[in-house]
Amino acid sequence: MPPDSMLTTPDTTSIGAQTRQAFSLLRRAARPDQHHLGWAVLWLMLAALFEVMGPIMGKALIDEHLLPHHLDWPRMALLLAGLLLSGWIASGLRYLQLVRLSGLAMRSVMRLREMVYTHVLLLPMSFFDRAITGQLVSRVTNDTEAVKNLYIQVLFVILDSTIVLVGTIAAMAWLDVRLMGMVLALLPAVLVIVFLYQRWSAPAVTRARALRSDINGQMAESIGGMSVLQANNAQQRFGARFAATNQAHYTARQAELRANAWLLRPALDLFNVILLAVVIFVFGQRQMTATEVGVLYAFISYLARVIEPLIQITMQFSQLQQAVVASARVATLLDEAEAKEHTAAAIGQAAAADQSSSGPQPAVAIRHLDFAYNPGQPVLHDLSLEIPAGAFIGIVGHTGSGKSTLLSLLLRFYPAPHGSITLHGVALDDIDNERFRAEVGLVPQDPFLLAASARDNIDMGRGLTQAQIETAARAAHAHDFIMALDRGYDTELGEGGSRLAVGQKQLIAIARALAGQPRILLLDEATSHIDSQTEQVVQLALDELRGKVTVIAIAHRLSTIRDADRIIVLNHGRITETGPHEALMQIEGGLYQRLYLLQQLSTS
Ligand SMILES: Nc1ncnc2c1ncn2[C@@H]1O[C@H](COP(=O)(O)OP(=O)(O)OP(=O)(O)O)[C@@H](O)[C@H]1O
Repeated sequence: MPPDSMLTTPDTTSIGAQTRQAFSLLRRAARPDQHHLGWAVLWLMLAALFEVMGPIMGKALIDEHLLPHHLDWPRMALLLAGLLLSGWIASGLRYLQLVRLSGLAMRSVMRLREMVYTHVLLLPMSFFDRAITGQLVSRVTNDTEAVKNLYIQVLFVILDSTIVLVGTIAAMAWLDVRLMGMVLALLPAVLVIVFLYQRWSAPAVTRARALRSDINGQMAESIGGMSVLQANNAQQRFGARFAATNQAHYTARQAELRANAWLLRPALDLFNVILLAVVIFVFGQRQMTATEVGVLYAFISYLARVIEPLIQITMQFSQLQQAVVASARVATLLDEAEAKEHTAAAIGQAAAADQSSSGPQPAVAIRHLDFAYNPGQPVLHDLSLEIPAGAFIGIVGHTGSGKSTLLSLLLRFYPAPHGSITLHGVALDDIDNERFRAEVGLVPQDPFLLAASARDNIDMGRGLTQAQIETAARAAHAHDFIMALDRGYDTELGEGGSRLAVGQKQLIAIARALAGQPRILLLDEATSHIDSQTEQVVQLALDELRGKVTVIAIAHRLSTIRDADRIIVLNHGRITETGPHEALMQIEGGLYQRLYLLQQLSTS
């Protein structure tokens, strides 16, 4: 499966299935606003009625008053006012419905974005291994925006144009069925013209769209890598590359406009003239009576009202297609199975198990654990391990030996199909989400700070008190440097914590983990990117947790875990050595001894 196939609607999905998927999603998103749709149809029908009433009043004015010189002024004034006002009223009503449907579209997109975002938050980690961030963000922003177009442009324009078209054809039929039949027979030419236009302009439209996303991509890339870009003095080269893409985009847009100016409009105008000529010719063939003049006037007025909606409807089809594909992609993402739910019912079981368990339970017990990301490529083999509560455990091993994988399994990021993991005697799967997150804290290698204040970064939306936040910050030895910032805990840390040094970010991440008062603290190479002085601060913080919190620390820097109660050495997914530092150093030629001596050598 290609990496992005989770996110794109598979090609095998037929357009019919995609359309069904898209419209069922639209219905779901618009459900609370459904009544607006009904009202919009009613009001648009009324607007269409006003629209077709105008020429009928014009006809009455000509046929009943002007030609027979029957100058009934009050009635003539009424008809004239009706003729002028009907168009305005129709436009006014139509505008109000556009506002109504735009509101519906905005609210639906808002709901859809919320649905997609909250759904993405609940997806299992295995999904993100395959997902491409840019595409995922695009689902939440661009694709939902395309859905908005579906509502506003497609729904409104198609609805409005169809109602006007049907109303006008009905009025024409009422005036002269035969002539209406002739106009109707000629109308498919509009479809042919619009179809040809779309074929002609399609390459330019596609090119312009691709170049627009190139422009966005280049901007994002340059801003993201600004330090590398400036350090390499690449501003000019990047500027030139951007200018070229921008120029290509302009050219593509020009080509699109040329297709419109040279083909669509002239062809439609010509067709309009032909239609007009046909109508006048047919009338010319007849013995023109006074009443025919009014009908002729009404017919000529109606022609524009038939052609324009038809153009509008046809022009929406490519939009419709794009929007359907975008909506189907959103629907596919929403169909992704969420991570296994750990329900409240499980709390009962967990609590019961906790209480029924006799004697002190190990903080972590792993039995015969096997794991593979991809079938046939095992990463962990028959791992068994018991970690007593309050212990400080270090995990070391070569890169790719499975250390982070083991932490991911302890964090429930992936289900382990073989073997078992229990925390304080309760199977991992039986622990309710909230309790699990309170029980286990993580300090990742990359601290991941939000563009928010120091307080918010420690709190992470948990609603902790200032006292709790400060206690955690003190425990992580972060309090002093936070207080030294210009606004203390309220200091905004900038995007990704850009205002802090790497070591300080790591201390905030430790404070964040400790603020949840976890019974088990996992550290995934939390000291690899920090200086020795900050490492000592981290070590001090870990020492102070000894006996109170079970600490499991992966460390490339062996000095971090030198004082651990027990060090576990992983090699190709197997535990090959285990024991305290001194004991492992006694194993002649052992992996730990070699790793340690190698590091001593490189730091001396
Ligand atoms: N999400 C993933 N999907 C597929 N394979 C993965 C994934 N994450 C890790 N692996 C593979 O699993 C093996 C163990 O990786 P893991 O990250 O657990 O090793 P590690 O010991 O933590 O390495 P490092 O010290 O470099 O972080 C590696 O072969 C790696 O390529």
